[in-house]
Amino acid sequence: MNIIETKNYEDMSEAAAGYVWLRLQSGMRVLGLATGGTPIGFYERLTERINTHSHSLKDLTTVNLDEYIGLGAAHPNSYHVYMQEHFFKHVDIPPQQTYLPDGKAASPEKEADDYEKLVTELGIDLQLLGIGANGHIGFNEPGSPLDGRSRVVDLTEETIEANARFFEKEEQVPRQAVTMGIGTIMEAEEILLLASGAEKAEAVRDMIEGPVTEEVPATVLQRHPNVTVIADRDALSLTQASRSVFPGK
Ligand SMILES: O=P(O)(O)OC[C@H]1O[C@](O)(CO)[C@@H](O)[C@@H]1O
Repeated sequence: MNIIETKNYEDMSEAAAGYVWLRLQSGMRVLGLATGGTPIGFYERLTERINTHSHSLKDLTTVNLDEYIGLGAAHPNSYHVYMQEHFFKHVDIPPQQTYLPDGKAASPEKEADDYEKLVTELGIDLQLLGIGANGHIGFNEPGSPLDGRSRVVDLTEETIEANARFFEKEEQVPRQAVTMGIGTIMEAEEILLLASGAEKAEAVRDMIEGPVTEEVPATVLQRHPNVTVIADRDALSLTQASRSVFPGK
């Protein structure tokens, strides 16, 4: 694993934007995207670069990791709306080339199977990931099969509580999601994982240095040949492994 430490969240966002910007300039075809609090600064910085350079993304295809079951594409807490607000509305990717699972599909199981086929057919060049405090990636909670495919999953209480900050009330947080599986994620050519804050320090340490186990899904990334972790000092505070340091501003 290639580990890059940054001073803080702002530098993490800047370093990650620079990283993806290089890939976009060299004509990356399929970009896998993530949601959550962590990548918001990254999307902002990346958008700035794209627009400063008037760089067209009309040939780019994006696939998101997951979507809540029960939230339609127009629901303010859906990942569809998150992606519109933080990225898609600021760039020129044709909407028909931006994919997320449909949280309102009549059969979520069929939706997950169809999404799996889509992702496998497209093939992801670079997959962006965040990490849950319990080590989840996408919505693959502890106990998820390390070779699992896209499917319907139940969220843990911990994740429901963590994501309640985006909703008015915790009861409004959906209890299920469609997520790419860990096996699906592992087929991406390259993975870029972002982490910020002391609450992620144990998960980040386990991901980098712990034994590979379903109990901490992100540990499977040790088996991927091309993973870069960009994390701030707080998130790396319990990790011993050598890393390079992002100079920042
Ligand atoms: O970036 P956050 O908000 O801490 O979330 C971490 C992870 O949890 C999720 O939001 C799912 O709960 C992922 O999408 C994200 O990568």
